[in-house]
Amino acid sequence: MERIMDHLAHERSKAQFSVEEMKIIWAGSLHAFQVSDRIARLVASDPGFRKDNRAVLSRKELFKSALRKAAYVWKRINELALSEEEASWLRFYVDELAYAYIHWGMFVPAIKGSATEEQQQKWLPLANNMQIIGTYAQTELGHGSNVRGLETTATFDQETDEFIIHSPTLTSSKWWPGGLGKVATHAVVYARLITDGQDYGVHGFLVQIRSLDDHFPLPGVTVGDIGMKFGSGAFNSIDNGFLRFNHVRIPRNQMLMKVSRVTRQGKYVESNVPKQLLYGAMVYVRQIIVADASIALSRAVCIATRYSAVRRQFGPPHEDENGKGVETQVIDYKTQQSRLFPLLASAYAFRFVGEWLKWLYTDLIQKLEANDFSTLPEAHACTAGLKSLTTSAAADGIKECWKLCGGHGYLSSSGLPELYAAFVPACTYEGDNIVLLLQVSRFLMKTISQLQTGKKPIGTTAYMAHVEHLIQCRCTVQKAEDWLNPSVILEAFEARAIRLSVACAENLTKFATPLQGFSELSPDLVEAAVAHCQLIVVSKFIEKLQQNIEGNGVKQQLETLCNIYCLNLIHKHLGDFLSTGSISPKQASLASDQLRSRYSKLRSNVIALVDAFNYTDHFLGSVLGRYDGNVYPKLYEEAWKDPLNDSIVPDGYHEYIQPLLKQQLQNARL
Ligand SMILES: CC/C=C\C/C=C\C/C=C\C/C=C\C/C=C\CCCC(=O)SCCNC(=O)CCNC(=O)[C@H](O)C(C)(C)COP(=O)(O)OP(=O)(O)OC[C@H]1O[C@@H](n2cnc3c(N)ncnc32)[C@H](O)[C@@H]1OP(=O)(O)O
Ligand SMILES: Cc1cc2nc3c(=O)[nH]c(=O)nc-3n(C[C@H](O)[C@H](O)[C@H](O)COP(=O)(O)OP(=O)(O)OC[C@H]3O[C@@H](n4cnc5c(N)ncnc54)[C@H](O)[C@@H]3O)c2cc1C
Repeated sequence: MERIMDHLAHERSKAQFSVEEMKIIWAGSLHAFQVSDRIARLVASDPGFRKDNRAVLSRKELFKSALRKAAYVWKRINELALSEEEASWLRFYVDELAYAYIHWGMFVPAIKGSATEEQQQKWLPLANNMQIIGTYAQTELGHGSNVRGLETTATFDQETDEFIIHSPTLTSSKWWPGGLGKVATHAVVYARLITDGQDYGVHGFLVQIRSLDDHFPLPGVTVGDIGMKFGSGAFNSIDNGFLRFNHVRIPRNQMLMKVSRVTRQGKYVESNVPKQLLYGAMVYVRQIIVADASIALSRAVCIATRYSAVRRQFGPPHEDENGKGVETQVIDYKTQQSRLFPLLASAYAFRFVGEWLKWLYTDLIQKLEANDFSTLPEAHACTAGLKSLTTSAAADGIKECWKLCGGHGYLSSSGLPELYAAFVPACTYEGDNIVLLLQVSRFLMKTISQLQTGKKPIGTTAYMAHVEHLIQCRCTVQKAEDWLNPSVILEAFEARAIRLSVACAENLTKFATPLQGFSELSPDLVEAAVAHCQLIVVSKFIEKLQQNIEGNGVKQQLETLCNIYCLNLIHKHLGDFLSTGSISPKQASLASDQLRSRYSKLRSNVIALVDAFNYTDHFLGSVLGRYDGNVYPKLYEEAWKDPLNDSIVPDGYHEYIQPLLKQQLQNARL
């Protein structure tokens, strides 16, 4: 048997901590690690889940392959009698975007969040058993961010006890819902509720759109796919669709009636729950997307880190561990480190803030069940803000990882182009990132205005209670080591965040109306929101380090990563920190010194730190990121697999190359 050479073994031997213990920290618990590890291996070893040919498939082949895999996933879930947790891991590791993401990720949560108990009892078993396949049809051709501006109507007909769902204009066509174009049989459709001639705004309705017998659209329904999207593979395996209704009738009890209902007599009745609960599915998915951002970024970082240790360029000649003369590993260039290591630190930071956000969401759900709605505004602000912050940083980070791999990063076989194409729309879907930051700033301005009324800020805004101190405090750093003190870091971030917010609040008073002020100051408000969200990530990382972290050397590595995450943010947003007086130019320079020294400290551990993500080669899908580092032979092997190399002389030679060459030859002879 051929011995598998581990080209990264020397790197692994340098690690100063227990990788196995770090894997548990990354997974969240020993249990989570064990389940995810088992399912990852199960997927990787099953040829039915092969995905290395995706880039060369046509749209139709890709779509069909995604359908096949989704059906196979369902079959395996049932055959193996997987629990809900195991089934989620299986879908995750299969790593193929298909209708199931929207069905499980949005359709089912929308029913759970907005339907009455009775409605749930009817629809959830159907959805859970895949007897119906659902999509989430909110966005329209003319309206995405502005949900209140949706045009689709749901008009109550008292005579027949039905709602009539209608698309009155082209711009009211539903546009984008995943799984809608070719697959979904049902949709949660967001439409303006009209009863007794009055428009009560946007509500959710459960609408069947295709026949369960022959899959044809039902009468009055026009539906199709919106077309190819950015990048090969990626989102093209999913059928984002359009949908138009021509007076389609549904029974009254298919309005999702948890938040409000319409009686048999056509009377609109509000319940005691806030109307924002209608947007509950968005809060749920935004929280999941934060976890997804740490995964997408960590995948890219894993690839770029392993490849940077394999790749060698220039440098003073030195010997490798076998005494052979070699060039410098690119990972030893300080520029490479200063681009890569903060991304590694961000992947860990987002993982931990994602864990915390999951807790916050679970806590919210428990409170909502007890009719306590007090934490809803904060949960909305945190999910919106952190979704925005982490997806923007992860999308930029994936792109940077691709550049960190030089030319080979641009090859499909690096896995990075598809990862980028699949992830970058997360900056837009589930709320455009700027629009979401404006929601956060609205929440911050409200919190600041309430300080004057004596209302005590709680949760992630608790720091605002110390506004008087934070507005005038001076950073105490005198030497580079002082930047390793978590309370110093925290105070600098709190001071920057509150000073930006307070400046916005003061400037807003200079405008004739709040609306005008919000519009004029929106770029500043976005910066204040970013500062607040970065503070949340920083504080959750620091809190994580205060927990009981076991494992040889694990805590020290996390401390170094936390320092890098925070100091790099200071470096990147120096303008904010200096202009608000949160730190001085001398302290900024000391922060940079400390950051450089942290890179050196991290260097020997980085391969082990990406190993701790515990990604299989199947999941990574990258020749550059292979666990064994055996990059070059495999790149060569992959190149041979390209369909262009199926024949020695390419198709088209006889039509287009040979005549051209002959013509030129003849011309030369004349
Ligand atoms: C097996 C797989 C399982 C799961 C996988 C799931 C996910 C996996 C991860 C990745 C996903 C991969 C694939 C899926 C891909 C794509 C899915 C994408 C789906 C979509 O995109 S669905 C469409 C999403 N659309 C949006 O997000 C629209 C954004 N716009 C809005 O949210 C709103 O319109 C608005 C908030 C921007 C403005 O609304 P408004 O004008 O009505 O509101 P106001 O600004 O006036 O605010 C009123 C009031 O309400 C508060 N508020 C607003 N939103 C919420 C909310 N969501 N929750 C709670 N409260 C909210 C706001 O703060 C105001 O409060 P105030 O007190 O009056 O100030
Ligand atoms: C891959 C993908 C999958 C999707 N899946 C679904 C789905 O399953 N179901 C569904 O219903 N929808 C889905 N969507 C739609 C998605 O939710 C919307 O695209 C998203 O909400 C943004 O809305 P928009 O496209 O209208 O952008 P717009 O709001 O038109 O944004 C355009 C620009 O205007 C700016 N802008 C907009 N409003 C403001 C403002 N108030 N202040 C300042 N700037 C502003 C934005 O920042 C952006 O730069 C999907 C989208 C994508 C890309």
